[in-house]
Amino acid sequence: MEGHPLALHDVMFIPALVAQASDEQNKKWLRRAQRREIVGCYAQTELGHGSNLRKLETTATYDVSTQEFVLHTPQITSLKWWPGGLGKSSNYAVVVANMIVKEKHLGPHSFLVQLRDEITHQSLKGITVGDIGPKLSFNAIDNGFLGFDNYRIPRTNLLMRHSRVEPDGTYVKPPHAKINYSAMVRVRSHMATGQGNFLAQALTIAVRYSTVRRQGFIESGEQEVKVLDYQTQQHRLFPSIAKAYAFTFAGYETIRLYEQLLKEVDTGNVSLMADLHALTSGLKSVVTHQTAQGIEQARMACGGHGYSQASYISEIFGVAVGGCTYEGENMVMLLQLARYLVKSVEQIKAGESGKLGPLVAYLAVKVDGVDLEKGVEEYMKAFQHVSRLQTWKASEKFLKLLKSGEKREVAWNKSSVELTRASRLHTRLYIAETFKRSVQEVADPRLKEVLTDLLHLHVNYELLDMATYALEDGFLSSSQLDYVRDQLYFYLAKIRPNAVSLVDSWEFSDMQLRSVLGRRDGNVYENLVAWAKASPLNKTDVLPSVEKYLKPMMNSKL
Ligand SMILES: CCCCC/C=C/C(=O)SCCNC(=O)CCNC(=O)[C@H](O)C(C)(C)COP(=O)(O)OP(=O)(O)OC[C@H]1O[C@@H](n2cnc3c(N)ncnc32)[C@H](O)[C@@H]1OP(=O)(O)O
Ligand SMILES: Cc1cc2nc3c(=O)[nH]c(=O)nc-3n(C[C@H](O)[C@H](O)[C@H](O)COP(=O)(O)OP(=O)(O)OC[C@H]3O[C@@H](n4cnc5c(N)ncnc54)[C@H](O)[C@@H]3O)c2cc1C
Repeated sequence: MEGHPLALHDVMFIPALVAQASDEQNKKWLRRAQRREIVGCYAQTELGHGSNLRKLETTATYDVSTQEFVLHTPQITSLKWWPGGLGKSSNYAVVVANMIVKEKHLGPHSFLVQLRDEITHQSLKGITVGDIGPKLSFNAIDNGFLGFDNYRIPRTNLLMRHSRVEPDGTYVKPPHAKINYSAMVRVRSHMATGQGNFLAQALTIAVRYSTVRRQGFIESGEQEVKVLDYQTQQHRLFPSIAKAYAFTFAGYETIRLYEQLLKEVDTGNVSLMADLHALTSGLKSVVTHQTAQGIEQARMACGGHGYSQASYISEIFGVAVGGCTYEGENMVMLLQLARYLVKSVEQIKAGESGKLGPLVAYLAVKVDGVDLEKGVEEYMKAFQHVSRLQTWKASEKFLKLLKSGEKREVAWNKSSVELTRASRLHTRLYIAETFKRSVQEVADPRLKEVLTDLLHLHVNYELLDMATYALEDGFLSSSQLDYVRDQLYFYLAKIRPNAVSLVDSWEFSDMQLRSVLGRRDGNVYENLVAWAKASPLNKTDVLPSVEKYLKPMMNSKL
């Protein structure tokens, strides 16, 4: 769980080669990387810049006389900073640098760069590399720093699947300006399943423990209850179980779309890029945020023992919450989706609704009301309504500011909180819709029934959470919200008998969970005592600090 020093080799280095290196280049590099003869990472973020890639300071200047690129980090803020596996493990990196050819700045491009000797593993001349120090979590990964002092690499180390620099310095442009960002889009496409998995681990621990832990009474005179029988406990945990499933289903879809994108890009069709970028930007933001919230609730649901490292939930939290920052800080990514939403509104206003992609077509269709008692489809219409309402509101605010003479960037900044709200609602609609579609496709009737209960719980929980938007324009009445609340409580109780099976179905082994509270056999108390006894502080009865500090203090006559 603390991460693996070679994680980025598989998660970003190899995928960056697959997506961005030419077939010819990959004949040289890919097999070696796959066999782990060379170990790589993805070095993009710098000390001074991570979000704003256009301002990266590392330069790769083409020297036509030697047909080499000269990599250079001109000042302290240009040092690469954060890349996982860079500090100590990797001997190669895909380095993102601003490419300069014939004095023209051509923006961020990716280069394969050797950092360390393949035999001695010592860093090469012109390279400064090391580890950035302990972090909140992920401490088994050597996130690193990297500097270049006019370090030369061959021209052919520019990844040339989509753009090229010819020996004479002629630049051949890629078919899409942002195609070099594909390694990030890939990771974002995979994040919903990865985060769903973190959430699932925390919930497995909390739900299992909640059936072992007995405390207090629901009805007086009976045996103390399992804490999972409290409605508040169910409310804390079950909606997150639904989310863990929902994120996984949404993630399967984005992974499929990324694979499709890769194939299409190879045939020169880049039309899916904008859609997938917008979708994955929103999804990674919403999913990581809700996962962090869900894990923290799972920890609190374990009471005092949740705070002990024996629960292991704090470690899961530390790793998962990194996702709110890496692969694009969440606010920054929500604003990327917002650009797409605003453009869609502008298209509708220009009478071009027919050109809208399938995920935003609903923005053009007004619905007057819904009959929630008819089922999940009506909930979807309600989600569409709140997302449409907020998207239009935020867009109109931005467009009005523009019309009043504000500069585009200033108008954008002044509308940005509203815009991020629109992005979240749009993404939550997408998650609910993929959840619904995925459950509809389940063939086994018994499985389908349980998942349908989870889906109902999810849509009621989500709609209640968005209630202010729906009440704002009178789309939902307060009696409709009462219905939603009743449904929510009904499904909490209905799911209770299946709760343990729902988490057990993820099939995490005790070794994976590493949690005393979440043990499959439920022997929590004996093992908590054994775990505490194994604490380093208990190796001796009397600590050396007694002689050194406590006794002088206790014997002092002051
Ligand atoms: C096991 C643990 C693993 C952890 C691994 C972690 C790895 C990392 O963290 S790697 C580093 C990740 N870094 C980031 O994610 C940086 C975030 N920043 C960006 O991605 C970009 O800077 C940006 C997208 C926020 C902005 O890029 P910029 O070039 O400045 O583009 P504009 O804002 O001007 O937008 C222009 C235009 O391009 C569209 N666009 C941007 N990115 C993409 C893309 N990937 N695909 C398709 N289109 C893209 C953007 O939407 C704009 O479109 P229009 O609105 O139509 O103009
Ligand atoms: C665990 C971990 C692993 C990582 N692994 C890698 C890796 O392998 N390779 C790699 O290259 N990088 C890696 N990174 C770096 C990571 O991708 C960046 O930290 C991330 O993209 C955020 O960029 P930043 O640090 O510049 O944040 P900043 O942009 O400085 O964010 C600071 C604040 O400014 C706000 N902000 C910034 N720009 C805007 C804007 N335009 N509009 C509104 N608000 C804005 C943000 O929302 C945030 O609140 C990793 C980071 C972490 C934490």
